[in-house]
Amino acid sequence: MTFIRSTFKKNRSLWLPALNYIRAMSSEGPTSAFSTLSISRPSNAITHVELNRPEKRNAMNRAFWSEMVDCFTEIAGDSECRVVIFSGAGKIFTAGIDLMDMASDVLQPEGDDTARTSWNLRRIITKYQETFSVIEKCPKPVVAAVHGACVGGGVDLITACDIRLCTQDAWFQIKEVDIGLAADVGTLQRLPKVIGSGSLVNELALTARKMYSDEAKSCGLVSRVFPDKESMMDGALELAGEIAARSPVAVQGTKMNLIYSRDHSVAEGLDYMATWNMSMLQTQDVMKSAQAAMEKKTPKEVAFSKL
Ligand SMILES: CCC/C=C/C=C/C(=O)SCCNC(=O)CCNC(=O)[C@H](O)C(C)(C)COP(=O)(O)OP(=O)(O)OC[C@H]1O[C@@H](n2cnc3c(N)ncnc32)[C@H](O)[C@@H]1OP(=O)(O)O
Repeated sequence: MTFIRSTFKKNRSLWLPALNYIRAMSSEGPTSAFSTLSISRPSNAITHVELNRPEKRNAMNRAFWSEMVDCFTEIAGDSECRVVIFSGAGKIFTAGIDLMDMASDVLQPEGDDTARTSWNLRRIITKYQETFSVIEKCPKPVVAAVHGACVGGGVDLITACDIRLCTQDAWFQIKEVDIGLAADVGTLQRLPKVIGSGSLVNELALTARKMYSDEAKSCGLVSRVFPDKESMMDGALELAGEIAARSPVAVQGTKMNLIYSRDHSVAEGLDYMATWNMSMLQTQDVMKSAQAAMEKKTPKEVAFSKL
């Protein structure tokens, strides 16, 4: 068994396309073959992605940075999935980048001279950025459910999610300045768009001060705070169920257009929306939803085709 596992790990790039194909064919949805992520389908059309290195506080090691890309690429193409819940196993959500594992990759980049070393480092940084950008590029909404600590890379991760929930004991820390880094995989770009106060973003990023759940709620980083993890996961599942019950054409179009509008002018956003809907409005989902509304049915009573 150990031999099979190590052979699989070594030849991962050869096996992965076949594995993804098998997963895509499965009506059960993705099955976990990742070492840092656990994937399940707790309910119809809902995929649960769980950070799964609890003994290391879900620290983000090198496997994690690439597994996330494989995982969300798969989810994006999985027509059985309409919404994703993202949480952490064990005591906390995540301790951020794996400090034991980052040294060789980020701190000692290879290269024959400064130009080549810099170029390699740039390539590594953009690869790391993609780890969280895939969440945003995935058309299915992603609900982050945070308990305990959410440190460094954890904040990068959740700012790329569409909805954030947390427990009363949750805290958030843009820890990068404390380890000599300017956070470079999304927090500095996305957090100012998530919370209204530029002053607060600057304060948190420049001082690495911990922000606790009450402040996270009042500044808009999270939309709901739950007493404990169990009630949060129930709440996340219920919320995901509401999203999954609605037309996937409408839901995915809403996500993509919200993100586009965040990064463009109102005029550009409206133009993009018109182009989007000139095809998407032709969906059968509009007629089905309108008819259901006339008949006073809830979206849960309407059967929408897979997307
Ligand atoms: C191009 C790169 C872009 C990315 C940049 C990202 C940057 C960042 O993420 S900066 C933030 C880095 N993280 C930290 O500084 C957090 C360090 N950890 C902690 O402060 C504590 O562990 C924490 C408060 C999160 C939890 O404390 P707790 O008492 O519950 O656990 P510990 O006993 O400290 O740890 C348990 C085992 O987990 C290992 N571990 C924890 N954090 C990390 C980490 N970040 N990297 C690697 N390993 C970690 C810890 O060593 C313990 O392991 P063991 O001794 O084997 O039991």
